[in-house]
Amino acid sequence: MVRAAIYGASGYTGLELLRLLARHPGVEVTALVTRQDDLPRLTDVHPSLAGRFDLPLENLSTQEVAERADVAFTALPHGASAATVSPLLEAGLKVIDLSADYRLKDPAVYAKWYALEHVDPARLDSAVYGLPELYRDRIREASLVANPGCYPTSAILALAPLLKANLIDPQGVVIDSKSGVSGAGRSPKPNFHFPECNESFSAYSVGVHRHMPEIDQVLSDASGKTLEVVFTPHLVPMDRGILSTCYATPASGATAERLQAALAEFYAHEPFVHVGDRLPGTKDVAMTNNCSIAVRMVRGRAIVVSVIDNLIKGASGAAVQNFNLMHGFAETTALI
Ligand SMILES: NC(=O)C1=CN([C@@H]2O[C@H](COP(=O)(O)OP(=O)(O)OC[C@H]3O[C@@H](n4cnc5c(N)ncnc54)[C@H](OP(=O)(O)O)[C@@H]3O)[C@@H](O)[C@H]2O)C=CC1
Ligand SMILES: CC(=O)N[C@@H](CCC(=O)OP(=O)(O)O)C(=O)O
Repeated sequence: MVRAAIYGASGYTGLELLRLLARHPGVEVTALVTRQDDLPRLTDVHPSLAGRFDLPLENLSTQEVAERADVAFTALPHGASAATVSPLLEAGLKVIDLSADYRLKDPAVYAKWYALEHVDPARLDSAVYGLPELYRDRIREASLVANPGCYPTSAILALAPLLKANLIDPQGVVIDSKSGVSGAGRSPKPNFHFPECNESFSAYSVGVHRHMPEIDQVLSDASGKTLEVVFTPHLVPMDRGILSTCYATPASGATAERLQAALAEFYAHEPFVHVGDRLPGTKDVAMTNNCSIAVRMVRGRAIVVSVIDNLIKGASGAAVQNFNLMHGFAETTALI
């Protein structure tokens, strides 16, 4: 049994992690860590977990966690995560970090987009970006996995195979993404208040969203050329799900069928990524670790549509997939 601690268990991705780990035959959740001293029991915070976990939320020191756990999932806001991850690694735990703190390789890029000096820049090089479809072998060997952002997961899965196969131009890629409100986490914020976002649909953080450099970094790695995407996120009044519509210029002579075939071939042995003719919707993948992708060609532009559940393939499902790889379990354990 691998003993697991969860930081941020009171949040949305924490809840999804617990739901998944409850079904995992090789994991025992031994610590639920909170920074608060007077939180109620877990099932008071997440009533849907009634009967599945009977653990308290505890404000534990690193030392106390290290005595109880072999691996930690850190489902904390960026900034807070790096400060937590570093001592955990020093205490000998493996860590799967759901925040953005270890995704970007360059601390100056992190400082620019997150308006924060990184507290643990020395580890950025060795942290492995946790997208198994691209970095599976490195994840197996990693002690620190940086779980991808939700929007980047949807965009990168749609575009990386086409860039690897030189079927689209790396320059001029546009990614138009829409997310359900759970993407913003559980802490109340004015724009996500029900009367503000219900029955409304809006773009936000245009040109300044933190996921733009993350997508640039991973797609540049896939393409072998430095590229810069234009990424625009939108908030949709639904609980969960992300749909990304990605526009790119196809290579000369590349048809929609050729692009679809390249994606289908790249993901032929992937348990969670499905390529088909049908344009997918977010309900097709809701509550699953799946990503569905379809391609169209319109007036000389390739359009690749991809959908995920932001809380599962975009966060906690990917974290469990990475956990499985790091600990030698079948990759689909607890996920199918
Ligand atoms: N929601 C999503 O779809 C996705 C989220 N992520 C990332 O995963 C991480 C967790 O997200 P999510 O679960 O949505 O967030 P939530 O806001 O729902 O939960 C985060 C938890 O972290 C703890 N926390 C909050 N602020 C601080 C702080 N300043 N210092 C330490 N701990 C804090 C809180 O627990 P407590 O009060 O008990 O300490 C809180 O419940 C974030 O980095 C997020 O960006 C990534 C992909 C998708
Ligand atoms: C709808 C919504 O607000 N979504 C979040 C994305 C959540 C996520 O993946 O955040 P991290 O990269 O910080 O882990 C946002 O746009 O900030």
